[in-house]
Amino acid sequence: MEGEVGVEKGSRRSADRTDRGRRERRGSAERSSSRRDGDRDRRHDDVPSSSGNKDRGGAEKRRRSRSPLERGDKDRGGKRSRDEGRSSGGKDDRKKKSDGKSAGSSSNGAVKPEEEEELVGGKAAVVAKVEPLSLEEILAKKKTEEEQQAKPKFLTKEERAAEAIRRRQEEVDAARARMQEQQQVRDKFEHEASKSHREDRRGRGRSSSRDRDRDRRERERERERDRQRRRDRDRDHSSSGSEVEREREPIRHRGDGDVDKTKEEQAIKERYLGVTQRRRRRQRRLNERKFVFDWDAGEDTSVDYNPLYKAKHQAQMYGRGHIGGIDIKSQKKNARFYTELIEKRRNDAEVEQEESHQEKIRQKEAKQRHDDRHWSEKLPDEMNERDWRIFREDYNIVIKGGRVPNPIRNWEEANIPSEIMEVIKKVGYTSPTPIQRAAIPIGLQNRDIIGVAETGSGKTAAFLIPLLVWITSLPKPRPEDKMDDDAEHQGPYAIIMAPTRELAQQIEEETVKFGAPLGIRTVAVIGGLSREDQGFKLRLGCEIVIATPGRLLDVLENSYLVLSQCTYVVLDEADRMIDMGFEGDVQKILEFMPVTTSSPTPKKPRTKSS
Ligand SMILES: Nc1ncnc2c1ncn2[C@@H]1O[C@H](COP(=O)(O)OP(=O)(O)OP(=O)(O)O)[C@@H](O)[C@H]1O
Repeated sequence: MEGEVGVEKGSRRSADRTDRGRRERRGSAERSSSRRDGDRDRRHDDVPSSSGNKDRGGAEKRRRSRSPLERGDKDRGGKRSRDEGRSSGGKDDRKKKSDGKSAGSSSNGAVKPEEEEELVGGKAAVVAKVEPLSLEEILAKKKTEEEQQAKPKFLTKEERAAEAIRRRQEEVDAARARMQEQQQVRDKFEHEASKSHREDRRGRGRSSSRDRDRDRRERERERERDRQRRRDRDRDHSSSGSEVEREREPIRHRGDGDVDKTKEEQAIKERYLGVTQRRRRRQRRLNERKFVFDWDAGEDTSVDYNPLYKAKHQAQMYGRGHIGGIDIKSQKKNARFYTELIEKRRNDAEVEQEESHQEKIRQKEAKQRHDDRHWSEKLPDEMNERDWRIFREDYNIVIKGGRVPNPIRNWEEANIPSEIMEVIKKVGYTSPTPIQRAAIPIGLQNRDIIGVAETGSGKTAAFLIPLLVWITSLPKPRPEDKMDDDAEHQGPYAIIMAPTRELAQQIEEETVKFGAPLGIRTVAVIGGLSREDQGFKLRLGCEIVIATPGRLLDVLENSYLVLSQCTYVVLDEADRMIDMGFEGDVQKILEFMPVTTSSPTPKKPRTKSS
């Protein structure tokens, strides 16, 4: 402005030319500035521009109020300036920039600096005026600003993301700074604490090796704490500080990239392909939580090293008192004091009574021991029901029936006549078989019996020995009776029937073995042999007939044999005999037996089956 004023004082003509050129340039700059501001206003519609609306509003009014000459000059100058601006390019741009700055500053200020040129009476005068904004304008401007601030600001997605990242980064930085600050405080505190601790320890004097060890351990612990802190710090740093970066960072750049990648692939498969990996069941290890009850004596830490506690004091209880929870017998053993006191106070009568009581107890125990002997050590009279039960169980003997005599434990207990016993020993039967033990006593009582035992168990001797005992017990025929044909031909005392010829011959051998030494005659009546020969033998006389049912019936029906004195019948393998269809023959044979013979003597038919 001062320059321009100085020019006015010098040469007015040249100043006019110069001012016109300046005005033109300035006018074009103002117009271009107003165009720029107008464009900005149209874009944002927020900031009122001094060269925009104002130019169109108040400034336009002022311009209209000026002289037509001035307006024509300005318009012409403006046009020229626009044309020049288009042609000169960069130069005008710089000008526009400077003008734009002034326009911008004026738009923001409360007072608008404005330059106006006035031509008064052909003389050019440049007057710089600063016009303050009117009150309406200020209020309008303020209202516009408030409205603009009240309007919501819409941000694009990128802007929002950038804002979020910026906020997150700020949070992370703040947290990191906070942590570092805390860590520094903690380090400082621990350092001071350890330092003071060391100084204290040094002051107290660490002469002993124990203190040195403790210091060493303390230092190690401190080092370990430092390491742990460092690790925690690194972990926190990696977890919180790089969280934002990690979100953008691919997973493969991480430290444990392979593991994470595998997990990621697995998660993708499960999510999109429906592949579910079968989780390995955690097998619980055996004895994992099993408490081991075994212990070694060396593990016992309850040993009292103090001699005072080693010899524990025995509590002396008055009367018969005992300590609860401890075995009474062991307490009595240890309670010497009470025992000795009782011993002292007893008189002779009490001692004698005690002795007799002890004697009774001893006798009772001896009797118990005697009764508890094995059945083989006992006499027959000493055997009780329990012993007989054990005996039967030992030989697997099962007896059913009423008032069944006890089995024999040996041949001597059977009360067998001596001549028969001699034969038994001569044959070589040292001890009876189970079926013989059970059946012989019953047979000796002339009772009916059904014996069931396996093949080769000695069933033949079981029914033969009682039969021999019975026959030998019969009165022997007198010589005059022998001369009597009737007595000789009254038939055998017993018949033994077997289903097959072979079995009958086997029984005959066994019967002859026992009967021959006793003078008892045996005749076999079996099929396949001559009926006449058999009839001849029967006519000579016999005590025992061994026969198969068919041939025996035949012999009886043809009167080769009579059963006038036969009261003893043995059916060997009776079940097999019935299976073979001999039941009818057996019934008919039994009809040949006399009925009356059963009454004088208690002899009944005996049966045997296997
Ligand atoms: N007490 C005994 N001591 C030793 N040997 C015996 C005794 N009793 C029988 N025997 C022998 O056992 C063998 C079989 O006996 P036995 O023929 O009587 O059996 P079993 O049961 O009648 O047979 P099966 O069912 O074939 O008639 C015979 O050789 C016999 O001499």
